[in-house]
Amino acid sequence: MIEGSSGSRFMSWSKTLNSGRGRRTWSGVGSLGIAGLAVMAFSPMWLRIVLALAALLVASAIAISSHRESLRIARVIEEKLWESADSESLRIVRILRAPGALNQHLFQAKLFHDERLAAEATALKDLGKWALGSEAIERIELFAERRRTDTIRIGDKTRFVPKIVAIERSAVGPVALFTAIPGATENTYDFASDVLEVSMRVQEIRVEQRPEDRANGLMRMTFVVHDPLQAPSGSTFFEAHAASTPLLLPLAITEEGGVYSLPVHHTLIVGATGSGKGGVIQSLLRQLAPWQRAGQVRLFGADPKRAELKGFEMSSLFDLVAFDVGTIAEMVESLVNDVLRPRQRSSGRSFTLSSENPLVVLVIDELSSLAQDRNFAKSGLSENLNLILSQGRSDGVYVIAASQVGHKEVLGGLRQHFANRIALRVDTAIEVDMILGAGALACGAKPHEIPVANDANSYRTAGIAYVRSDESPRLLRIRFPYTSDEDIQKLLQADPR
Ligand SMILES: Nc1ncnc2c1ncn2[C@@H]1O[C@H](COP(=O)(O)OP(=O)(O)OP(=O)(O)O)[C@@H](O)[C@H]1O
Repeated sequence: MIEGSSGSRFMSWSKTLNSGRGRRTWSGVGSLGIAGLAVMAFSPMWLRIVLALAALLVASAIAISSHRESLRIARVIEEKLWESADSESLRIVRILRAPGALNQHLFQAKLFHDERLAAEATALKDLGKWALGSEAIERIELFAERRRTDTIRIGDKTRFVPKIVAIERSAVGPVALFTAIPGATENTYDFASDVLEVSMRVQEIRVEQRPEDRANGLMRMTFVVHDPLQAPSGSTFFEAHAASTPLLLPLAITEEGGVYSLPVHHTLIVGATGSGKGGVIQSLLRQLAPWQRAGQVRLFGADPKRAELKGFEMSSLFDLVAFDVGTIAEMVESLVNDVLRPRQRSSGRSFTLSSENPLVVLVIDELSSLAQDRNFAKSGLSENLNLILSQGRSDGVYVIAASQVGHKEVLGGLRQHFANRIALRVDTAIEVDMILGAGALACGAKPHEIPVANDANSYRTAGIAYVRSDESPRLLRIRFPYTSDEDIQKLLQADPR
């Protein structure tokens, strides 16, 4: 944290500057000026000219020396700042030196007479100024002032400036915690982050307000400088993180270096072709398999394209895997009549997991293709699926569905029931909020910007996803482990039918 270690030093330098030598110099200059004016009033013209030239020379000398003095002070501050900062903080100091981008922002603000943009630009400029040696004097004054208040006066206007409260490390790069402009949301900084991203040559800038920050009026700006999401191998990951309950499945790594566990609820996985949906389904099955063998989970599969679940026909991991829409419709209807309804009649209480009352999970690959089938509504599938989605949760009947698209037109009202939403690479920005929920794009979810994974880049970006759950609305960027063909074969052959 920079401020904690260097803040008091800034204050004491500020005091030095505002008192002592500085003030004495200026009061000396003032007295000299008055005396000079008095002499000039009673002198002949030639002497007045000589005196005026001499005064000009003295004033220039003073200006030059005070400029040198400010540069010297700037250097000292810079050195002190750098001494007290760790390497991550130094990065941010460098990053904040982006006057080009900030000026551009200011220029736009002026051009469009946009007050909000102007306030934002000032705020950002100040962020940069904080680390700019060449504006040391102003910076010290601002800094000193900011310690008392979050506003500064420029001319006759009061401006709100962000106070950098702390600079923290994160696995992806430095994070600046700063006081937010009153009423600001993550969107307020959209434009600025886009501009800054380019000019600072960082991979990404994320602005986020966590619930704990909101209470303190803080925002955090993360400067993503490296991506820690290297895909772990499936076998290593799942050996190290076996699920200790079927209700919470460790499935992926987070960019903070942790493990992401999916709370089992209705789950929607959306990703364009080749984004890694198959890997996510395999990972889920891997974690659920031991619980299925222990009788705590029953699995049903629907795979209209005969893709990810095809091999499981020959495995007893699933009670049933159906492929054509007619059979899928019958299977889902019987889930409603034989599982959901009886549970609703008998329980009345909330669902408790047991061998008599196992978790029932319907895995659907290619939900979009199912929903677009002309028999989707006619066969009763649409209605029964909606029933499970809207009522199954309290009775332990869940749907985990993968889809290539997340458009409303395709998934219709089904989308709203999914408590967990996972977005792998998608084709369009418009899908982001549709999949992850309102405001996800503004909060920095960029599944549409994940580069296509292919042979040429060794599938470096397959399995990267953003996830959001109703239980924990914080948006996470995660990466699923790599599931090899051998892993899939092992799973397929482990439970022959
Ligand atoms: N987490 C991962 N790490 C590395 N490679 C991965 C990962 N997940 C998937 N891949 C690789 O990316 C490729 C595409 O993955 P996958 O088939 O799961 O995508 P998909 O979204 O299901 O595609 P489609 O919709 O076309 O079936 C595969 O070669 C797979 O091995």
